[in-house]
Amino acid sequence: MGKRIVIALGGNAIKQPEEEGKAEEQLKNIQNTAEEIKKIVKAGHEVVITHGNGPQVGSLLIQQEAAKEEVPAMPLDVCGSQTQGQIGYMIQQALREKLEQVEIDNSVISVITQVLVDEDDEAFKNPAKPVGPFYGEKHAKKMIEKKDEDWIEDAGRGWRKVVPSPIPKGILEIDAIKSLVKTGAIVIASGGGGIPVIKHEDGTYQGVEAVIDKDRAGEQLAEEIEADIFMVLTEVPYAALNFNTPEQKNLNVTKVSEMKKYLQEGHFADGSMGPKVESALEFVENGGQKAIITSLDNGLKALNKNNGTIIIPDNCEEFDSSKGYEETLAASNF
Ligand SMILES: Nc1ncnc2c1ncn2[C@@H]1O[C@H](COP(=O)(O)OP(=O)(O)O)[C@@H](O)[C@H]1O
Ligand SMILES: NC(=O)OP(=O)(O)O
Repeated sequence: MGKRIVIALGGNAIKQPEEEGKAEEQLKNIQNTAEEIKKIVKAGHEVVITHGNGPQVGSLLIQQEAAKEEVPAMPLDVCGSQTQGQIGYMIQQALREKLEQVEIDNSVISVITQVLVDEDDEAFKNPAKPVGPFYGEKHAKKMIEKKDEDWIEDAGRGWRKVVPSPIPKGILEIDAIKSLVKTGAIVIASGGGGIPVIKHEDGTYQGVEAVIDKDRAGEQLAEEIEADIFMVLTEVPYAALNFNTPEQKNLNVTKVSEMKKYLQEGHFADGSMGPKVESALEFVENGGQKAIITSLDNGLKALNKNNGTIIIPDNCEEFDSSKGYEETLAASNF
């Protein structure tokens, strides 16, 4: 039976780390991504898509800075909205093309999405969300000293500028998104975690300089539209224990309490796998059937039970640990 699935697309579904990020490169990656999403739609599932924007929004900031003497620089919230448009456009075009090839005629539509955040969120004092390209330490130190920017070393991959990343509190366009989903449309929403806005006491809204984590916003979206499954597609096929060490152990089907223990033990890095695992746990704890963390090419296999990290509720009746994962999964209706 088809499930309602929120798919959160990671950075490399759109831009590979070694690429410059030219429009044609990003479109090619999105076409490959659309091919995988097509398989999931063709299998009978109802799909809602969200996506990251870290590389794109960081590049836009660099363009604002470089051209500010000639045309006004746009603030980060406006840049966020631009990335929803550019990535949404590419997904719409690529997915429509792929679906037409197999005679599926669902509409594919992006919703410019604003997400409420708390003005007093501590994240505004501690910028932690990496955006834009990776640089060497020398460049990073120069930007810290000369421009008073915040930079960090990002998980052994190089240095990146960081911006505040407050917790999402609510999706302003949720009613429109729900209505579109009901029509059978494949909706792209909360792109880049949504455009962060605050609401003043007088009822006015204001965009703020931040980038929301798309896995956290995607989890909220999944809860709000009552998705069965929250699926995070990233670079790696599994969340792992002792990641990148000789003792690495990939996690397959894992109960919430087990995963929480691993999280507390510090197996999932802040700013990368950490928010994915936290969001996945939140989804399942708040009533979702299961959350999946895997790589793009494993999406359908993970739905068919034999791949990826699959987080299930503790009280999952279909799970019998005495039988082991493979046998339990083969016997279950998950
Ligand atoms: N325990 C872990 N298991 C698997 N990957 C991990 C783990 N801890 C950190 N990572 C890193 O997290 C990365 C995914 O996070 P990130 O690059 O932020 O994803 P995305 O851009 O796809 O949203 C993986 O490519 C991997 O390098
Ligand atoms: N907004 C966001 O989380 O983007 P990335 O996934 O590209 O970092």
